[in-house]
Amino acid sequence: LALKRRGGLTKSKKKKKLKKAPPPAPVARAPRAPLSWSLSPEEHMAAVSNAVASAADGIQTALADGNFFAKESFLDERSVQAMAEEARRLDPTLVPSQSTRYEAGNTIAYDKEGVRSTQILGGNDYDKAPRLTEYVVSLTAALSGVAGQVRPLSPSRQTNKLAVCDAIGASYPKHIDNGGGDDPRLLTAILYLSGDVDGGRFRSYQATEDVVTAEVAPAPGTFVCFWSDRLVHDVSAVTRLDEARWALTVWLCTDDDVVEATPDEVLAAHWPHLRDS
Ligand SMILES: O=C(O)CCC(=O)C(=O)O
Ligand SMILES: [Fe+2]
Repeated sequence: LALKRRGGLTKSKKKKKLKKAPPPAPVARAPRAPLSWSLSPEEHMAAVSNAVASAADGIQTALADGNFFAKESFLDERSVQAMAEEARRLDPTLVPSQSTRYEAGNTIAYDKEGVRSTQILGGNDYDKAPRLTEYVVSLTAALSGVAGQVRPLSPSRQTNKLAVCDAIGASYPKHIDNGGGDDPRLLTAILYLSGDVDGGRFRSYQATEDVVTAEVAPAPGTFVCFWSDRLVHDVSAVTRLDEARWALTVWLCTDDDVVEATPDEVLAAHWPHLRDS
């Protein structure tokens, strides 16, 4: 917005000057336009819908089998770059991301080391992140149609998180996104936007054994989705950080507000101390 205003002011000043006496204009290099300006909302939203449509069979198969779906270069590179650029512009507004741990029967919230986040709200905030907002809306509409054939999903209800890991050692402890109850999140969809790291890998676990089943490197453009109330996962510690790791997670929601609680055998395998407390 600030850039637009500045551009606008410069233009009108030039016009006024030109009317009086045209000075010999020095050849100024045009400022590099943000990438998102070269990509229209329509093009971007179509790219998101098309990405989901192209992956529909794979997504449905993986979700029906209780697996996660992952695809590199899921979304058009121009879209990913425009989103990454907007994300980096929001960096100063991100706040420390919280996690919880269980100690002596109590849930304790703590700041995750090296992880900060914010939510893409749209509405009055649309101009702060237009391509990110359009992605969230378009992805929710398209993905709810595809994944909703396996378990019902709202076509528009979502919540989301734009997160950056920008410190060596940053990680996410093992968890299930939704432990059940009145949390309506049913499907987790993650798009990695930018980053150059070692570690920081998304890892899935067997439901009833403390065993890693697969890993995904957070390469820009890679997309992952899974049931929020079923998949046990974590993020391994970042061990090399040449460029911060940016991810946008969208959680698609149910309409009926009831999500299954984590089964006892899953708790027993991964968090035995939780059952005892
Ligand atoms: O960034 C990732 O790879 C996963 C993050 C995650 O598990 C979460 O935010 O719940
Ligand atoms: Fe998660």
